[in-house]
Amino acid sequence: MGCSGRLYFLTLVLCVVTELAIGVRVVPKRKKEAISTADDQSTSASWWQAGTATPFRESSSSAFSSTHGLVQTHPSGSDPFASFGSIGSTSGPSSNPFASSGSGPLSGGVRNNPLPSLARNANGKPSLKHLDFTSSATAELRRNPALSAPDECARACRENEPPRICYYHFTLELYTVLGAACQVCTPNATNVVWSHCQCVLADGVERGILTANRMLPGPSIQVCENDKVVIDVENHMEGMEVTIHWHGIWQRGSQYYDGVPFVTQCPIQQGNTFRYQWQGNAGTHFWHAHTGLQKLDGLYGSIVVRQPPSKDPNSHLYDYDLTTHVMLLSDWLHEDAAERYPGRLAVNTGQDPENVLINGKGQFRDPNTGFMTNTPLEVFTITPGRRYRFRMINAFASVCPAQVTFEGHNLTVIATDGEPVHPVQVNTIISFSGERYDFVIEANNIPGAYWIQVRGLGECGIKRAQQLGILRYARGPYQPSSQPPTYDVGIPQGVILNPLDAICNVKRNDAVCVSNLKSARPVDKAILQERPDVKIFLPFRFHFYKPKDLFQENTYRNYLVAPGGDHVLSLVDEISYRAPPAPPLSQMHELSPDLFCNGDNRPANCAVDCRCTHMIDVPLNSIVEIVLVDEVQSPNLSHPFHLHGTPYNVIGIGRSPDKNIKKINLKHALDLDRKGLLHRQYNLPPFKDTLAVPNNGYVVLRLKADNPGYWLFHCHFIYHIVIGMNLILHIGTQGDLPPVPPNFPRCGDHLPTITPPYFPIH
Ligand SMILES: NCCC(=O)NCCc1ccc(O)c(O)c1
Repeated sequence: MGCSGRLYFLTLVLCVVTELAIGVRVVPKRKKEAISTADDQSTSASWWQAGTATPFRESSSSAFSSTHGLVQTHPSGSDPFASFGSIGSTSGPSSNPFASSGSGPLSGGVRNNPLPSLARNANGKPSLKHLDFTSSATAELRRNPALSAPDECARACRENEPPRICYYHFTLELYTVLGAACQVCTPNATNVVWSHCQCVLADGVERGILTANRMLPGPSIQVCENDKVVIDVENHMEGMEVTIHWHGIWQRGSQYYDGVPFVTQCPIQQGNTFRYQWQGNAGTHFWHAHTGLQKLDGLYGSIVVRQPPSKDPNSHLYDYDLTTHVMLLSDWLHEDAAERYPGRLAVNTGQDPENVLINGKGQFRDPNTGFMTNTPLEVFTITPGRRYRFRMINAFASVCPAQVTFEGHNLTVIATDGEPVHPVQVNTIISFSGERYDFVIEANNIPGAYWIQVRGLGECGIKRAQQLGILRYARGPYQPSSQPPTYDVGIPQGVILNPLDAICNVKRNDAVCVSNLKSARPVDKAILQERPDVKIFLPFRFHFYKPKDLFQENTYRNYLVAPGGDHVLSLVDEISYRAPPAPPLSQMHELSPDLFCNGDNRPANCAVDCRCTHMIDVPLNSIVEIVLVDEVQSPNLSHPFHLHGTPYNVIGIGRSPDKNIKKINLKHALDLDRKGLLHRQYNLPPFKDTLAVPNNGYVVLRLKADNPGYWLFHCHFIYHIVIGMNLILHIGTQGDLPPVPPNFPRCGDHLPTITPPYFPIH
């Protein structure tokens, strides 16, 4: 008897028994008790709002077992540890102490949010009595018995199990934090792949947002390696087009589903549904809108592609890899991201976020009143003695690095950007937009509750943006006994991964750089040879406009008003990327070659603010070295560069060894390279797909160009993308690419010949 879950009410008990017998722990979720009624909630609908909220000390003690009569997220006696998809590895104790907690909880289901649409009769045909659906979100699942639902795919992965086809339907909408849905229900903290509650709390401050399936973060995609992932993206955002990028997914063979507007596809029009299909490479990844600024307004979610433990070189280091122990960090504004673009001069200047969220949750302290909202914080529950894999995703969109620290617990880093590394123990992790870090936490402290602190660094230091979460031992107290850490007095740092001031080619006992990590999977020998086939130096900087040059009659140049009021344009190798009117991947033959440019091929009329479609061609299977050189030289900014389509190896990260050089530039980096002074190390350089270039420094990256395609390579800061800090790395030729699927949507300019008027008109 398998655990397909098609007839889950019948097979549920058998599934649990089967899974326990093979040593995979499944933790039944207890039935929720004491959920308050809609009436209770409507009377206190504003309890979490700033202004009416209680100050921090009170609110922090009431965040989980509300004193406001609203909701007891974890009512006493029930087990909040319960998660619907507990995924174990081979090692460690053979059964979870909570897995055998009586028969009562099973009535709630191992899958605590069963999709009603999945009910089928014994022939596998949809059962008629459930055919009264109205939701297109589940129609496909009913129609096609080959598809698995999100909660069926979020499972422990086994070597001999056949792959599934995992189906997701994202409905994208304009939506609201603290809308009337919050009078109906409170979001379920334990199910990350599907929510039956449409209330979005965020940090308790009302605003308009964009959502997928009225969730923040959007639905989590959790599958096993070799599964096929199908996502129907239904765009109902009025007046908006969209694409979704699957950050970290290589898209080998599905290049046209990478989700980059006007590179790999035409954006999805309002009212249209676009079906993405890909097979995921293992690791912690995420999805996000790649159009405009939509990501910052809420369009993101996690992707976890798991492997059988035998395939993960670090699986012996953890007992659990839970669906709930994904930790997605995001920055949060209290207004639309577009309010900050191109940017203002007097009120709400710059692009810095008001707040930070952990899995879409958090509280906000109003800087004017000192009052704090009272929304729930994220809680990760662990059992004494066990070791847990956490999967952290930095989904920030702004320029702020994020620093994560767990009170009383070390972090053993085992993977970054989905790729395993030799384990390294640290106390705090600094990460940049687009990066992922997986680490193991051992529940080896006194059972209790401990603070998790996520601080926004860099520009976020001005507003002191931070968020708290809680690491809680099962059956222990809900509240930490210590004072909540503040921005200025945080949890002690100890050993730091990625300190902002590191000189990574100089060893330090209290710091680890990404370039010090060692890949736990083999690196192609060709990557490690002295001379790559192609070597590309890419300096990047801002062009600063004088208003009189920018605002000339009949010109409409794009720009960003940076904090401080400078009007800037991004340049990579002296070019600002502008998207073509149609994607080269599917419509190259219709695009004028004049649109494209690169450092060796600048348009004749190009000025200091040159705009064109920056594209660099490299031969298929060549070994490519890229040296990024920070010519921005703003002490607060380190730009994280993300490459689509393929990971690169981090060969070196450094700053100039020449003390007389105050500011690095292309010329100096070339000079260092000629003298053999660019830092390069060839001992198992780690794989990454997103890496920050230290300010006033450089990075040396290498990749084997074996995935043909048009791959965007760009700074991951959202406001820098829209002012051109991008280019296309074009690998191979059109003939190397798989054919585009039939009826692939098309786009482009419509410029027919102008016809003379008819006269007379009738
Ligand atoms: N002498 C260098 C001063 C400088 O580089 N100023 C730009 C700062 C900046 C630009 C864009 C941003 O998005 C941002 O946050 C900050």
